[in-house]
Amino acid sequence: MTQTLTLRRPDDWHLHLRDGAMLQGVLPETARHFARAIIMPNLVPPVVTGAQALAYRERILAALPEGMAFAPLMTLYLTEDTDAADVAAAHASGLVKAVKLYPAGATTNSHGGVRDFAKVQGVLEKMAEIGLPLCVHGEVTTPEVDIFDREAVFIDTVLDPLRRRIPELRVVMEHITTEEGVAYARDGGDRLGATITTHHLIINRNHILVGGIKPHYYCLPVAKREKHRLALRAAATGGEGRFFLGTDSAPHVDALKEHACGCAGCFTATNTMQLLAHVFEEETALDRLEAFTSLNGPRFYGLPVNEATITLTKGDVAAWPAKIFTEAGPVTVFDPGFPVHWHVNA
Ligand SMILES: NC(=O)N[C@@H](CC(=O)O)C(=O)O
Ligand SMILES: [Zn+2]
Ligand SMILES: [Zn+2]
Repeated sequence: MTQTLTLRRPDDWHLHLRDGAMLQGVLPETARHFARAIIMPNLVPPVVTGAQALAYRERILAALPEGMAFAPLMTLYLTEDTDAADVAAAHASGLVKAVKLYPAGATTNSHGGVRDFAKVQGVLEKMAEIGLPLCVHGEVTTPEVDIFDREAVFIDTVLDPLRRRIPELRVVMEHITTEEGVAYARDGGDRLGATITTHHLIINRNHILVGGIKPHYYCLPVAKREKHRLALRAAATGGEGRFFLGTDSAPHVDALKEHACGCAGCFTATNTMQLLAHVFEEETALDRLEAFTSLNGPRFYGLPVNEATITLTKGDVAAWPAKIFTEAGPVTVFDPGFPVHWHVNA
């Protein structure tokens, strides 16, 4: 018997599209299935001002193939020099839907991020006043802190104090990877949301390291031990409104992934919906997939849900390209390592 599932069209609440040839190559992979996405601002140089976000939005729309509908939801990269008035104007015009906090040095292109939180207090207070969410890459960068502990330590030493200083601020914990992250998000009240990636529902740290190093499974925050993956699965599939999909699909060309100092990021834009259907079916939660991909995110961001739909069908083993060939170079599509039977009829 064929099983079909029709959902409101999903949105991706954390996406890297890059720029130039890479943008051109990867944008259709997202636009094929997703109506909207929160676009990460960690370009080189980063998207810091409203004017830069407007120009980037135009480049994204110009790269969109004819006949595809997709709305980029822009973000600004928070720096210690960010101008609160510029942020407020970019929000008031409807252009910008969130501001992104990268602790300096935490991840790809984050060196311009925040070191001294006192310097961004004014901007954060303005954001709280106007209801503009802060998306947070939640890892400390302290060299002494083990990479597997960096999220939990960030929550205790940075995020919680920040939220106590500015309780009105709306915050999204981006790409949570630990049971501590799940627990903190769960207890955080209505102003706190959390995104969960596709790949963190599928891999744990063994997948990266056992039997040879798998660079295409390396991302930040790095996948943790199995109990954390299980906590993320329970959160994503449990129907709680504060958890929603942010794929963190983060393309890097293969030459930079398969490298002595490989870049962090998994590219999941192509097969996220197929993989999520598989994961939700395993958790006997297919009836909650729509909440995770299409309802909870818009509710948190105060945006309407999509009217268009997407239909998934269960059948033969699904196939997708192993790589996307962009003009910037090939990009490997995330391989879950098991057969998937879900197909998307977009
Ligand atoms: N997630 C990643 O591993 N990489 C992201 C940055 C980020 O989201 O931290 C990237 O831009 O490549
Ligand atoms: Zn990040
Ligand atoms: Zn990211």
